[in-house]
Amino acid sequence: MRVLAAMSGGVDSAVAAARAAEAGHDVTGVHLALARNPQTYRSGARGCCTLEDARDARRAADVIGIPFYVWDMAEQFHESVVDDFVAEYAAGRTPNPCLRCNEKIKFEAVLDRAVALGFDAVVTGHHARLGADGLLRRSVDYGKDQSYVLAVLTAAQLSRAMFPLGDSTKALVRAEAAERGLAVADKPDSHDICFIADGDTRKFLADRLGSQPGDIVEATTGAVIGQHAGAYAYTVGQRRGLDLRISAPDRNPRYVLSITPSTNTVTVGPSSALEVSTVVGTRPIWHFSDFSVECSVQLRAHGSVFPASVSFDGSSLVASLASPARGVATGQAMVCYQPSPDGDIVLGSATISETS
Ligand SMILES: Nc1ncnc2c1ncn2[C@@H]1O[C@H](COP(=O)(O)OP(=O)(O)OP(=O)(O)O)[C@@H](O)[C@H]1O
Repeated sequence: MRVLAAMSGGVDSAVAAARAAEAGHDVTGVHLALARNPQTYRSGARGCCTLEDARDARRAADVIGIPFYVWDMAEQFHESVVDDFVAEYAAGRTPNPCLRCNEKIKFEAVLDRAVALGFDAVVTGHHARLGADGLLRRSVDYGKDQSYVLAVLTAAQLSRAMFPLGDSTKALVRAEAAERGLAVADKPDSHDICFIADGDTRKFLADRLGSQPGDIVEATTGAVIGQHAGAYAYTVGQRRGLDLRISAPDRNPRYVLSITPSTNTVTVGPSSALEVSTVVGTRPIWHFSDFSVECSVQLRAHGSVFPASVSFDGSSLVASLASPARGVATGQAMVCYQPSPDGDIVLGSATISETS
């Protein structure tokens, strides 16, 4: 097959490209330039999209012996991922930009261009598996599993994806990179959000949305117990960073229960008030023949899973949790997994729109 390997400059995608080439595929490497100004992205040690990362990707392609290109996707990335990220926070939700990037950039903009150029598939270094049935599964390395951020992909997108690392642990991938003479073998993993240079999400949002002072309100009494500089800076379940004027002896911890952009209010309350038993999601993807199933749901990246009864009605997914979950934020993905010995299977996903 002719395949396009998306090479970030990190160790995972370098080994993924090398494995695809070794498996006999005709591989071309592509690094995506995603920054309008690469200097503003995280520096080479931690990020994915700096000039050093492009250089690291090129060196890896040279060692593997495959052609290599840089594609400038900065405008699409900003429109589909960064602007969406800001708009979602402004609407009181908590987005996951990696998920959005997989959906709109890697497996839409990049895949579409690749197919137009005659490629059969896009290879990435994601830690996830694709079964012979075409369904997405968790990686063998549960701690590194990235099926959650890939669960938004449709069957058509998955049919043109290759994830060569899903059967390997991260430790094995690093050892293999060293054996293959890839200089990125010891390069640290990327963390956080690649387009927020200093990791300060609140400041990033404030620079774009400005100061919007408003009230922090106690859920039970309706009393104003604090002020904020922008409701967009908060997430359901958050405890830290709340500037509350509460007098002793009432020092019980308060958590963000909801964010209401129309009144610019942040509502807080005790942790028990964060418990939800029903989660509704829109923009569903559903890969299963049954529209009603007992499965496990994951409600945030790296979060716990909850046994649930999930039903799909064509336009939304509704999960009734067997035991309550806390701090479930709208805008995050609800991903449904069916336990399986060769990696839990992704049955479907949706964007969380309501909880109760
Ligand atoms: N700027 C980029 N250009 C090309 N491909 C990219 C880029 N950023 C990410 N990818 C692809 O998406 C995959 C997952 O990205 P993620 O940021 O989660 O990296 P990762 O798991 O740390 O992998 P790596 O070690 O390859 O950076 C990468 O393995 C790579 O295939």
